[in-house]
Amino acid sequence: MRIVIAAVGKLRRGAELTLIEDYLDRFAKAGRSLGLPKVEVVEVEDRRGGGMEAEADLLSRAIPTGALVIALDERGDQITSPDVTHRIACARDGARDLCFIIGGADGIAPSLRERADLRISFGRMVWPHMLARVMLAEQLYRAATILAGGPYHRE
Ligand SMILES: C[S@@+](CC[C@H](N)C(=O)[O-])C[C@H]1O[C@@H](n2cnc3c(N)ncnc32)[C@H](O)[C@@H]1O
Repeated sequence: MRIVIAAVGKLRRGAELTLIEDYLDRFAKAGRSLGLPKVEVVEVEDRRGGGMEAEADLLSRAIPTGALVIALDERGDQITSPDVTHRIACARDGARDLCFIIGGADGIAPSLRERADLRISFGRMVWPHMLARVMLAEQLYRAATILAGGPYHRE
């Protein structure tokens, strides 16, 4: 199984990258005994001004064949942390790759959004893509702690 975050934009050193690395590192440590792989981050950038469609093309190339594709989108479903955890566990148990997609300033092109198996929202407000990436990394770590039965997640 692979877990990929395919995201538009290259993060420079700074607070967001520090947080993402920290959460993904914690996920890797917690996930080791749970049969979860390290998360791979694939950053894409269209330097030719091709807009969302060009970005969608680059993002599509980062999606492993047959992966369950989850697009992050403010118009998507608002699901719970245990729900995300369940989907990650199902993918793991079915030996299926997982790919999370995060768009750029204009969002994810409708063609790719529709292709996703699931669209999830962190609320109806729009967040900068790098903060969406931080929140996703935290949710992955949270999911690992839920699967491990740890005290981090409380309802
Ligand atoms: C600046 S936002 C783009 C907003 C753009 N107006 C749109 O139509 O999607 C950049 C990316 O961050 C992620 N994002 C931002 N807000 C989000 C939210 N509330 N829930 C889930 N993902 C979000 C999405 O992947 C989005 O494509």
